[in-house]
Amino acid sequence: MPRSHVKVFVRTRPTARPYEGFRVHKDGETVTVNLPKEESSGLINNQLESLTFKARSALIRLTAAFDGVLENVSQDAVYGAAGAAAVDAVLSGYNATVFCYGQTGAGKTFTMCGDGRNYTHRGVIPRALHQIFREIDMRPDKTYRVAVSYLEIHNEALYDLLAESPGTSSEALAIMDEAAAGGGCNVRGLTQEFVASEEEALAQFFAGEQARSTAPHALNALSSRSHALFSVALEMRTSEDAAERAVVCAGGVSKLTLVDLAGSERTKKTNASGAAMREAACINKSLSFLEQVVNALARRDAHVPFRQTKLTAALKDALGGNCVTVMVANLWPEAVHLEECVSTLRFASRVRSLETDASVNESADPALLLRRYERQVRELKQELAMRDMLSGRAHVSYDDLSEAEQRELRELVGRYFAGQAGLDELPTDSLKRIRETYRAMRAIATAGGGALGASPAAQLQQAEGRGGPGAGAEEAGLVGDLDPGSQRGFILGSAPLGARPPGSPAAAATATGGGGGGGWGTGRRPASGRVGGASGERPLSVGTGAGATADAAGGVGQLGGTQQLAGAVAADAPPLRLDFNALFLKWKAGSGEGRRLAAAVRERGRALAELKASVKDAAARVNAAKAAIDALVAAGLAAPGDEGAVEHLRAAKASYRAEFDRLRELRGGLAPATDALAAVKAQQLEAFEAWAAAQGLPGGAGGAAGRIQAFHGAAAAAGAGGSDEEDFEELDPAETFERLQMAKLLQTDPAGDSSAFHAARKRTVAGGGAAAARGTLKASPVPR
Ligand SMILES: Nc1ncnc2c1ncn2[C@@H]1O[C@H](COP(=O)(O)OP(=O)(O)OP(=O)(O)O)[C@@H](O)[C@H]1O
Repeated sequence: MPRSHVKVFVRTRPTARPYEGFRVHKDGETVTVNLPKEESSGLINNQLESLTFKARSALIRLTAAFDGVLENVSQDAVYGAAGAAAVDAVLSGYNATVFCYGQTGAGKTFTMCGDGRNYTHRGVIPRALHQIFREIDMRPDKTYRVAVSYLEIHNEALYDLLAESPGTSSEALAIMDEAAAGGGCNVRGLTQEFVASEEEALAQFFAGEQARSTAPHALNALSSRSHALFSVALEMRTSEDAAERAVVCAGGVSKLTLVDLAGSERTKKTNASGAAMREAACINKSLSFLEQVVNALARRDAHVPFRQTKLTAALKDALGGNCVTVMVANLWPEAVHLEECVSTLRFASRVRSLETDASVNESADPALLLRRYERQVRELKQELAMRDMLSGRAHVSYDDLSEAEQRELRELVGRYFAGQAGLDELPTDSLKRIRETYRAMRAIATAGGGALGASPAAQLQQAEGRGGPGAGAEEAGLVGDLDPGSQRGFILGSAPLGARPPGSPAAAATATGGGGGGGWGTGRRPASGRVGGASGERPLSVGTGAGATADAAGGVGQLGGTQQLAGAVAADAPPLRLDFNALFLKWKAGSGEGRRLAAAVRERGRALAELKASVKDAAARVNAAKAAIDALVAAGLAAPGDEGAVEHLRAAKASYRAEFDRLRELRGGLAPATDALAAVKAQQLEAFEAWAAAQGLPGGAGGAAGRIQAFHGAAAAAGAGGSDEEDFEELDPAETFERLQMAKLLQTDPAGDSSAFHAARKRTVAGGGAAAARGTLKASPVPR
């Protein structure tokens, strides 16, 4: 997600005495407040670009635009405008924060938490939990872990609302800014409850609500005396590569933070005194620090005082960090609250000018990264093997050399130095083997010739028997000696001063006239000719063409030769191509392992196809049950008071739930069935490769080439050979349809949606008295 403006919505509390000077424009995004001139004194802030004030005769007109003005709208509509997109962002791996701001009694808690006793009036938090778990259910191809936490900031102290004793401020709680480590703001020591369902998550939320600090005052019978931050941490992995990819950030996971701020209050209006007065002072102070932070951010100040108060430290990401942020400005549009309305609108305008920088949280887990890199290495090796096969090169292994292969290579180099093996016998087909050759040469050269009974120089001279013009240097700096300067390797010789890059006339002249070609130049800066075919400052390349022998121009060690390693193919070697598709089909149709594995693939494919068909049927039955409920509801409305109809409706709802549970259960089996099929397919490929290698086919079935050709080829050639895959691959559109159906159904489900809400309420409030979210009684709200 690109750098984005923070979205701001204004929500007005319904009132019997609306202020007549408050008007929402037709665009649904702009508000105008007309203020009597005398009342507006001190309100005008000329620095505020997004609020325009126009003086009329007796009025000041104030206009401001937002992302939406929600006047007289349902909780559902508020969530649709201000909550759903933030939750979507979190499900896609971003952090998001939704916070409510406004004066006391303006409806912040109603917006964020809702009325716990009334399902229709549930707020953003329960709706977000519903959306999260509904989406999780809809994405069987992904694995999720969800954890919730609930932090309260009361009188500048931190409280863990999900702790066993939530009324006790814990010294262990601390807001940590982990931005430097790639994370965000986290609260160390805060309880994180892992939840597996909407009901469990809601039970935690209700339990935390019970522990929140509230008190009555003149403007609100249930006024929140604290700021409350409910967080949902979400870790997502995709099943197809669940082992190696997780969308998580260094601090944990992508996070949704839902904030119900305490309201600013004029104590003369709330009649606060004693503890309530102190609370009000604390609340107002922290809100004024919040305003300072927002102002500093809006001005792009170098220093932003986030650490002045716990609230701003906790909201740092939401205000300017890695976060998708939504603010709901709650207004109480009555004449008596005009001043508060204007100051809320002013603050909201400032917030709207802020920018955050949201980016997907990806894993920084070293183990996961390692698996990803291993996969990339595997794929690159397959890519190389594919190129080799397509260019007709013989099979090249890009794996590390085994001990036996290293030993064999050392012996070969020894024989080469002893003059018993030619240069063309030294390997030139892969960098790994070339490097290993160098290493073996260095080992011999630095071993003092013990093995061969001669000094390194003598061995080298012997090896260079055919000697180039640079041969015979007795000075320091022989080829094969450790370079005393760099310690990085042995000396290959230096290019003559007049050397030119290949292609230049001088280089061509040198190349043809240098004599000797091939073999290792051993001297340093010979008077004339070239050293090992040196031709300027080009990097080392290796001659690998057919017939590239020690005697041919451009032998091993040639500097600046024209042949490139990757494309080193003899010009006259015909490209070797095998029809792996045909081979694969033949192998599957034959006897033995090929046949057995093909049958296994077919069987698991069929099982998956059957499962998908069952899911489709189950979805159809759920839809039918839903249609039956709709019909009964419509009939009930037409004939109210019909006891028989009520009974039918109850039965229809029960059947709907049963069908729905069955559908959910079936869908749960899809991921394992898909994995099982993928596993047997992988096994089949490995076996095919091994078989092809055993047949001595060039390229051992071509590594990736074999895989890719065989797999895609088999599907393409299905008409002839019978594909194992076509039966179930074709079901994808049906699956898509079924998913859409389920999404639609879950959105409109009248019977199922509220069950988690009511069950969680029962568990915590009705059933547990002071909340029993985890099966243990939590402490009652503690007066503070
Ligand atoms: N949109 C609304 N529709 C119906 N009732 C509302 C609405 N907004 C607020 N209320 C009611 O107004 C009262 C005060 O609301 P609420 O407690 O949410 O205010 P608040 O801003 O959170 O106040 P405080 O800062 O004191 O906690 C509650 O009884 C609430 O039910």
